[in-house]
Amino acid sequence: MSVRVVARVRPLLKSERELDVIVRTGVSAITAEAKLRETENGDRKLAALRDRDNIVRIPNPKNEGEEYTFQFNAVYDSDVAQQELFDAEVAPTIKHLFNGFDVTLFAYGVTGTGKTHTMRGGKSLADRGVIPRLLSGIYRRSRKIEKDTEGETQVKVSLSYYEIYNDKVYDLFEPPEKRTLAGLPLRDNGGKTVVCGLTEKPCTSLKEFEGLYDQANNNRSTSATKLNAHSSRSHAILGVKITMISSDKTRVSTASAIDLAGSEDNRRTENDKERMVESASINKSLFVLAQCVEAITKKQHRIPYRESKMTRILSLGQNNGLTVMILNLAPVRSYHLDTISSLSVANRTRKIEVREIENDPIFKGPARPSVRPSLASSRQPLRPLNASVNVNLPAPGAKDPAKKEDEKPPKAFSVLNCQGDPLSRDPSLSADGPAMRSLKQSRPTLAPIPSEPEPQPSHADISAARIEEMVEKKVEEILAVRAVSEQTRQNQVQELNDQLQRRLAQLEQRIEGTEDARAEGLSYLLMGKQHQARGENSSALKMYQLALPHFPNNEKLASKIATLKERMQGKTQQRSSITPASPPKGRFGSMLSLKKEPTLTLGKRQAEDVDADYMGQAGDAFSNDDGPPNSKKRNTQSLRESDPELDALDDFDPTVSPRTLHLLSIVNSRDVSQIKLLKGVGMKKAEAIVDCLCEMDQSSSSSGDIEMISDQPQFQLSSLAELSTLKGVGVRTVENMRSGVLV
Ligand SMILES: Nc1ncnc2c1ncn2[C@@H]1O[C@H](COP(=O)(O)OP(=O)(O)OP(=O)(O)O)[C@@H](O)[C@H]1O
Repeated sequence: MSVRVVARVRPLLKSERELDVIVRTGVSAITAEAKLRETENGDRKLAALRDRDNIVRIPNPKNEGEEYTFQFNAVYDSDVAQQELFDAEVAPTIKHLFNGFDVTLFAYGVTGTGKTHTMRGGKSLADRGVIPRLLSGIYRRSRKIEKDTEGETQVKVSLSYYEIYNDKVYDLFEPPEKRTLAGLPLRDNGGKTVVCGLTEKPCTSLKEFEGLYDQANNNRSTSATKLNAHSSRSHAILGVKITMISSDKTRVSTASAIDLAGSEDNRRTENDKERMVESASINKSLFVLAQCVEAITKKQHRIPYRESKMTRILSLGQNNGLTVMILNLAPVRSYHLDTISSLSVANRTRKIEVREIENDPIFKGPARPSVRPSLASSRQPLRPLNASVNVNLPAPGAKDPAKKEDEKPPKAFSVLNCQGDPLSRDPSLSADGPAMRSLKQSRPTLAPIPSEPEPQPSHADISAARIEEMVEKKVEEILAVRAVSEQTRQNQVQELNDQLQRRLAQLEQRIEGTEDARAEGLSYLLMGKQHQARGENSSALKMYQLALPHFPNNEKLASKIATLKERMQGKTQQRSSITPASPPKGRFGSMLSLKKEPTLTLGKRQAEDVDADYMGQAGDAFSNDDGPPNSKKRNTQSLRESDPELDALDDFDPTVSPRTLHLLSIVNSRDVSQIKLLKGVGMKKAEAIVDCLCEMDQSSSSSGDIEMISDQPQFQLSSLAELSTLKGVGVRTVENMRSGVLV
């Protein structure tokens, strides 16, 4: 049976005009024809039934001349009273309820179209909605049953009432202050979605119901919106559980009456932030409902029930019993697009099949086999247990003498008692249906059953205490094995950890040792280089020799040492054969000799080329003119890469840029006021530089190989390398000075 969908058009509100009415109701041509026929045949009863409208007409919003027509099971125009709607749509479901079927009634529609009015209604008798009338009908029928059975059957009614607000479930029988942020959880129970922790209130009379219902409705989330002064901000679900207890059985069925929140077009609502959040949640759940409806009607594999709590609870198409959807419509143009959208969803919902299965009665005393044919036919096909053979079955032809003729053989199949399987309702799958017949034909025959089943050990003589003792023993054994293996595992882990720690320490030592040795070697190299730059060849040689053990296979270092040795030997020979020994040079004498001996520059350049090959290793050391050689704070490697001109610091490249020339001219001016303005140079450093230069002037005045400026002998720095060797000046300082020079 498909979902019954009826439409109800609400009357115009005070603020609405007759002029704007666009929704019309009517009777379809086929129905009108049938009515005519029945009237002619004198079948008045049937003809009266045809009186009811069943179509809704609405103009195409893009072309007013065109009309859309939607047909439903019934359509109720604005003049239809609450009583009439109830009598026609809800009252007939009550008897099904008492026959064990679940009933779901839900009102669907845009905000302000009359859902709450239809479900709950007003206070006056005439205005009472579907829900109080349903309860009234239930109590009336309960009393009738109790009276007819002379008290043998008792009917108990209990209520649950909850709302889904912002996709969270709240018990409406609980005051709002008792709510938790997360709301109540949902659980799947035998194919039905149930709300955990929900209050179930026994309710014995209509009066009691009214008290409970009114009180609970005060807890419901409602607010005034632009489209409805009392807009429901939640979906409200009232569950009416009916338990019929007779001498031999108990039957439970539930009527669910759902007042859905209405979809909202927020361009029209002008909702504030809080209302918008609610609205988004309402619209989302209704959108999911529309998606579910579409997926079901298109027979899609996946129905997105679980994407919203409302759809999960409503379980449209999955719930058994009877389902009635009341589509509420506003008649006016301002709802035009929303109305068409609602009509489309409702139209699709009509096509949803609902299984009309009553709930299983609970029998008192020993369990009885199911006798209802409807249930038997709703079972899923049997599935073999692990594709194995039924060892309990006798071999074909062989009869167990101990068993009676009519006794059913025990099942060796797992039976999925899933009433939700649509296949099971397919008549073609009935025992003698065509599908079953073909299945029987195509099904592979079961493997032959052993005629003599393996003898099973008899346990009849084992006492409960003995079994307990055996179980305890077994558990202890297992635990002991586990404890031992756990201990072994822990030992292994510990051993592994120790090994790893040892290995790590060794590695660290090795790395540290290598680093230290490398740093030491590099510092010797650096010192050698500095000595060489100052012309202190013997010191430079000594340093290079000290560096050699740290770079034992470096040919360039070896050749550098050899070159220096040669040079020194040559000098000694020169000194001893040509010139008398000159007085030892001051600290900066070497600088002058650099300028004086172009041949040496070549030799030096060769030596510096050797250094260039260390750069990969010694980059750090060479960068640390102002700090400890192995300090890793600085990285002149990058400086060198970023500024090739600074390479001249090492290479003593005579080619200098205008910037360098300018810098050198400032320093060579010995003007403290100018030098202190250089970047990274303060007053103290400027004075130190000038002092150093003056010292050099004095110590080298005797050599006669210095420029005469203003009749004063002055040593002139000609490269950044020379500048970097001055006391208190390093590569970094030079680079700083140079970067601040604007040319
Ligand atoms: N059949 C009807 N007869 C008289 N008045 C009606 C009818 N249907 C709706 N109304 C009135 O229309 C207004 C909106 O109805 P109602 O609050 O029931 O809408 P709703 O669809 O529940 O809205 P929401 O989704 O915002 O809660 C109310 O003032 C209600 O009294």
